[in-house]
Amino acid sequence: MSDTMEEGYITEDGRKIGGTLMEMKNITLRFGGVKAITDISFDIKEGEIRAIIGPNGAGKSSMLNVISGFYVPQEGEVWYKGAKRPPMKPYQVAQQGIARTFQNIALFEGMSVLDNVMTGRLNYMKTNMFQQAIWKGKAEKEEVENREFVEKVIDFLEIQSIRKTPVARLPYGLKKRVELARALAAAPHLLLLDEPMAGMNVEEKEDMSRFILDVNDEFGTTIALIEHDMGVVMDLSDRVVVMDYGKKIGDGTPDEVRNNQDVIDAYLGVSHD
Ligand SMILES: Nc1ncnc2c1ncn2[C@@H]1O[C@H](COP(=O)(O)OP(=O)(O)OP(=O)(O)O)[C@@H](O)[C@H]1O
Repeated sequence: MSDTMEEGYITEDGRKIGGTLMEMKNITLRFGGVKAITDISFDIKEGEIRAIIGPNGAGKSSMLNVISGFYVPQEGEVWYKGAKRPPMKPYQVAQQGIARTFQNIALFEGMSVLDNVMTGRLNYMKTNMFQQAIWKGKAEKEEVENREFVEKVIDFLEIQSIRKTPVARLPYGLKKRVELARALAAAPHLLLLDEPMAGMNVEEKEDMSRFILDVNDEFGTTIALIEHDMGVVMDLSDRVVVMDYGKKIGDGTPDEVRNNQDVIDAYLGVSHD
């Protein structure tokens, strides 16, 4: 498989993947003297599950933060839905249909699961407080629509039984699932997952993998995720970008990447010339 293909492709499990949704072109990101990303290019196609993997400090989080608009690279271009994206704030990126979860859970711990998931709908709440006061009907209709969508997400991720529970009381694996629910509540076109399995036990990882696959299948959501655990990612992803020391050292199907000598060396800790 070529990573320069413009059109989509059929996955090994027979799913149809569309054209290019996002393209990173020659991205370089520096923090003072540290080059976190060096001249990396790759694309994300409509409907695929795309992983970015690499050892510690490879630059995965930095790349996710470039995609989500948190960092603006010094060099390179970000293309989204066929247009070059100007530098924009993360909330503007979110308004373009990109939602994310965080490596360290970022939920409102004192609030219920339902209220946390509702915050994912903020971009859809068009009426402000003044409008709500004078235009009650419209605000109510909006509230009902948002609520219906959130309930659908809650059912889908099987968290009905904890919808009233304060997040602080939940075990780690469930918190991660609530974070996924909140991101999904935004009905994103592109969903970014920052180490969705980090800190999970085997059973929780299996659950999370299943939910990620189901989200992709049921909602048609394109998913980009970063992980440093190779195993889980290989089962889940259609294509994988491998980073090491800020550079791209591999890009292809899980099989292609698994057999790439540079990738094997990076994971075995072979020293660099
Ligand atoms: N805000 C920052 N300021 C300075 N240096 C940074 C910053 N963020 C990341 N770096 C550096 O950039 C490099 C890449 O870090 P990054 O967190 O993107 O890697 P990673 O692959 O996500 O690592 P991990 O798997 O450990 O989370 C590292 O050398 C890191 O120290």
